[in-house]
Amino acid sequence: MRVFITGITGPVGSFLADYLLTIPSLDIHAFKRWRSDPRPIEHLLGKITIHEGDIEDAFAVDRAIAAARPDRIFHLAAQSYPSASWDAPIVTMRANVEGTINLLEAARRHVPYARIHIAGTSAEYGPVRPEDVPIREDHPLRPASPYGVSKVAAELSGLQYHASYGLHVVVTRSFNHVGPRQGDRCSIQTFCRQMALIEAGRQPPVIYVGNLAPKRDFSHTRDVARALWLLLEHGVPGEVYNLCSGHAVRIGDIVDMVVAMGRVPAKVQVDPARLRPVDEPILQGDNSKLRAATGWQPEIGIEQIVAEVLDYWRQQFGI
Ligand SMILES: Nc1nc2c(ncn2[C@@H]2O[C@H](COP(=O)(O)OP(=O)(O)O[C@H]3O[C@H](CO)[C@@H](O)[C@H](O)[C@@H]3O)[C@@H](O)[C@H]2O)c(=O)[nH]1
Repeated sequence: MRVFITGITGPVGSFLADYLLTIPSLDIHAFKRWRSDPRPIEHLLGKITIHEGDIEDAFAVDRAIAAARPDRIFHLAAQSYPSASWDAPIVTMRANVEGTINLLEAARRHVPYARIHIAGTSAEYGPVRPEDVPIREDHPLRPASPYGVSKVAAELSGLQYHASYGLHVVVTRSFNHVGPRQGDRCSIQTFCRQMALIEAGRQPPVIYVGNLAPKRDFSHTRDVARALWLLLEHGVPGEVYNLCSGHAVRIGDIVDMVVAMGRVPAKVQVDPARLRPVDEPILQGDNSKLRAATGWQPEIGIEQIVAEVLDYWRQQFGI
């Protein structure tokens, strides 16, 4: 069976490939943006087939799908930073909406039998009332960021290709997915990177943070990879599934965890540049639909997530 992953260098892509490599007789192909940093996939070279291109380039996507002829497609490529989407709304729309349609069109043309996963996000829900958590899939979508809007359009495009052409499309609304090998734009990443820099003596002993009040639902990327595979095997086409741990943690508590795990003392200071125009106070998902469909359970808790990410950044700085 041939599998195709877009967004292979992104937060989840390389972990999904790692997981799929443990399943016998899968032939793994991946679509890599020609200018993306290859370091997250260095360990995969020679084990998977890489197709270079850009998800916004319909010809490149078409060519890659025609060459790989996959039976399973995991669409993870995106402009995935809510914070960046206010500064780059059009780029966000192009990558996330046009990119998804490029992929769906290529699949429709070359592999209409393929099972396709489309990655949506909890940011599609936007701000919810405390009494609405844990959020279920039937909760109204009121995204508060250009990123959230773009992912609603991507998700609906996938569902429309299912309705119009009968493609086997399954959508996840992915809550926060965290692990090593990611950049430093997301909360846990930047806190851990700064702590590692402080330990290395390369930053004064202050961790700069944004809004500490929100609560988020974090899953480890290894748990996420397993869920994605199970969902494409067992999920119902045309359906949407929350992909989350079911628990929410206050961002301020994460910062405290990082400080407590640090090898040297550090203070915490709010940097106004890190505050967003709008911030969802709580995004905590109900994962019962996913669990019922797949039997999946998250195995890695928040303490281990933070510890692994901190160790990852220590390794980056040689400590
Ligand atoms: N990035 C960042 N966030 C901070 C900081 N300080 C506080 N926060 C708060 O931490 C929360 C989580 O921010 P991120 O970790 O950046 O995640 P996100 O905005 O929820 O986006 C991530 O999760 C989405 C699913 O909820 C994903 O869809 C998206 O791609 C991304 O991975 C937000 O409320 C943010 O304001 C900081 O210094 N940096």
